[in-house]
Amino acid sequence: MSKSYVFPEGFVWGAATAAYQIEGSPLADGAGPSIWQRFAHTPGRMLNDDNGDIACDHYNRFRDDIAIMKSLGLQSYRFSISWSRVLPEGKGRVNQKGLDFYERLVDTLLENDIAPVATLFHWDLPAALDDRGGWLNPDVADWFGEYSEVMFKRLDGRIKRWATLNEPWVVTDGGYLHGALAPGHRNRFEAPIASHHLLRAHGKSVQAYRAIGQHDIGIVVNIEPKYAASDSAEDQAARDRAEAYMNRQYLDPVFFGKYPEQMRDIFGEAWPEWPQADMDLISQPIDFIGVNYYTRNVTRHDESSWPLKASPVRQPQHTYTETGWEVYPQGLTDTLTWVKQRYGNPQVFITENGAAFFDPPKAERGRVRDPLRVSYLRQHLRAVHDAIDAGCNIGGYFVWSLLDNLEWSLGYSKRFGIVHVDYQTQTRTPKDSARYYAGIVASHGARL
Ligand SMILES: OC[C@@H]1[C@@H](O)[C@H](O)[C@@H](O)c2nc(CNc3ccccc3)cn21
Repeated sequence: MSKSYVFPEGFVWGAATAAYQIEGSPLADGAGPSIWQRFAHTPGRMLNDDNGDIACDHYNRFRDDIAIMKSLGLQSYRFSISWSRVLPEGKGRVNQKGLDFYERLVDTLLENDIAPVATLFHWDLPAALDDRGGWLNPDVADWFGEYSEVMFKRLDGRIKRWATLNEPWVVTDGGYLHGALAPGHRNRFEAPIASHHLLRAHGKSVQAYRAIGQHDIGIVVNIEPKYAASDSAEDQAARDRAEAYMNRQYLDPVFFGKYPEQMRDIFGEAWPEWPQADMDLISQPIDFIGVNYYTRNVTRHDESSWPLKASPVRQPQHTYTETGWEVYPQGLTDTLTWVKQRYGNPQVFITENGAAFFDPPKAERGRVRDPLRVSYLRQHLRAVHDAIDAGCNIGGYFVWSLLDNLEWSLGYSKRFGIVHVDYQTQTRTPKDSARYYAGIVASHGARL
């Protein structure tokens, strides 16, 4: 007898995007530049010299995109707010036209019975704040608290679920340690400072919300479960370091008020000691966590790897995506049960899950066949259901992404959308995976 995959009553089905990846018009209506607008216009930083000047033109086409969400039966939509649209200098003067855009977006979602879920920071720090040190300046926590307060006062109530940060690990590892992402630094001493200030900023935002907000606030983290490549002590230790570095570096401070003990092994003299008051600010209670899951990592000790001394081992028996990520749905179940066991079964939303497989630049007779993505979604949604059967407190699922969009420094070369975007004409075409996902939503999982 095969199992039923009907999801619990109230489980929310959605899709996710991020401002710089879809909106375009980054400087319209008084908006200030972000570090991603600046990074994307820095020669050599972006594949094919792509940038977010147009992207999916969502800034102008959001009503059409909401109509597509409605046609798919989505109940919720996770998007991010461009900080520098609202505060062009990152602090101080509010740009009402920037706020007005997000108010129009939210009100149109609500008119279509789609619940908005807003991420306050999805990597696009105002350039004016980066000029003042950005995530390296301890004042950034107060700047983020000020921005958060502006948004809460204007939209809380219509937005009932807020996420402070999207993936602080990627911001730090990509933007300050390895330099592949904005602001493109490569500095072992900066990375832990940026991480800590990101978490303090999260804390200031939660503090502001508790004073004026009436609903839920949380944080979104990327989790990639780590599996030792062998039973050797050095591979096990490498796995432990990798898990501490990516998966615990942010959740342990938020839930326990302390960093993993491996952090000093990893960063050595570059790992500072922080005051308890900071850890108290970081670890105030939140209402949910967002987990972004894409793949797992089979980890071996690698003396040459910096600074982790750990490297992935490829798994040729499994499919890999266009971004080089192993398709491993069991890793999502393992991730969700790990969060349950380690952090006391908090409410979790899968705030991103999806894959880039090759899709053509143009639809063929109004159709885009993406069987690998259909299979990916089926396998991972079943994995979510298995975690719910194991007692995990999962509130909903947001597929990444609603639309093909700007994949950061990889430009438009990678397509994650369940809806195809023809970047020459801005024509949207729901892929086969969108129709599949719509059927899952309509049947609440029964058709899985
Ligand atoms: O790469 C796909 C998406 C990206 O478009 C989203 O903006 C971002 O939130 C996102 N996070 C991950 C997973 N984390 C990650 C791990 C290593 C490198 C880059 C991202 C994937 N994605």
